Amino acid sequence: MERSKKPSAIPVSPTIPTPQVSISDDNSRVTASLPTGESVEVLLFGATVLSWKTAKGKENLFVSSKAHLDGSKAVRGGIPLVFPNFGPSSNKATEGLPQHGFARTTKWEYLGKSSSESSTLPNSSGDSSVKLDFGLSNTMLDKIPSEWKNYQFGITYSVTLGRDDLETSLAIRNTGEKDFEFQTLLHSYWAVDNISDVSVSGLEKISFADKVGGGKEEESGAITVSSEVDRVYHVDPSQGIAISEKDKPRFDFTRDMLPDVVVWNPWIEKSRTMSDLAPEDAYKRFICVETGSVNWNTLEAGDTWEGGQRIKAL
Ligand SMILES: O=P(O)(O)OC[C@H]1O[C@@H](O)[C@H](O)[C@@H](O)[C@@H]1O
Repeated sequence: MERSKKPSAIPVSPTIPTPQVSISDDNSRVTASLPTGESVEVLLFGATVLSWKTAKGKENLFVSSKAHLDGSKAVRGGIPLVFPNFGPSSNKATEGLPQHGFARTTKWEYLGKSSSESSTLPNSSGDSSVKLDFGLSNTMLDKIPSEWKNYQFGITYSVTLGRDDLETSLAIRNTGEKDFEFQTLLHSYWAVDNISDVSVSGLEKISFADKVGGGKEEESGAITVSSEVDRVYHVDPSQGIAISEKDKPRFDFTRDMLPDVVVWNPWIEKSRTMSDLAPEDAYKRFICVETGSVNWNTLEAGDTWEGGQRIKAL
């Protein structure tokens, strides 16, 4: 007998595309992409972000063609992490530490991913961001530098890929019983077409420590590069910073708890002394705008310090 009221079929909701995350077979890299095409790639050695591409495939980060990606040396390019010291070992707290610390030369652990809630709007292209977490603790260091034998720490580094932006943030915990001091920087190599067309704004009229000429200087206009530049600025995190090329905005920076900014380009002579920087005119293809904390932070036992940056690719 025909039923007058047949139960109607339960509609199957269309499959909403989600971000894809994959780990390389040799467990050396984690790659994530959004359904809209943006992607990010992180090398576990140093938790170094190696690539960040827009939906159209444009690469936002510079990596040297001679960069060591096998764990034998810090990566020349991408976003290496500077911790717990910036520059060479210079005082008791940094005794025995390599230039820019050990975070960029230690293999980190991939802790997992999370993504933002899927949109239910019609024509949505799925989740709009994916966060990858990486961890480093003192127990993972191959060789613990002398002073650091007394300290214990746990760091979570989060890399969040959005539709037009990338967030990289650090949570550094002192898990031991002794206070320690640290500096940290997101030593980012931003890809540009030609350094001669680049300007960095937001740092005008702010005095900087000049690592090339020495002393303290100040400039009235946006920074342009026509010789070696190596400067450390202390500037309130609420101050926006931008990189432009041919006067067109290219990258926009938002900083959280990161009061220092290093601007670096080695130019011609210094490039020639760097065996892992290639091709020969590589200095034309990047500018390092590194946000962080160059002033020493004291992290008391049990405390956590957090800071990060969000970069919008324009
Ligand atoms: O060659 P490294 O150790 O990666 O350092 C590169 C540059 O890093 C910058 O952050 C420093 O301000 C420069 O002085 C330094 O030369």
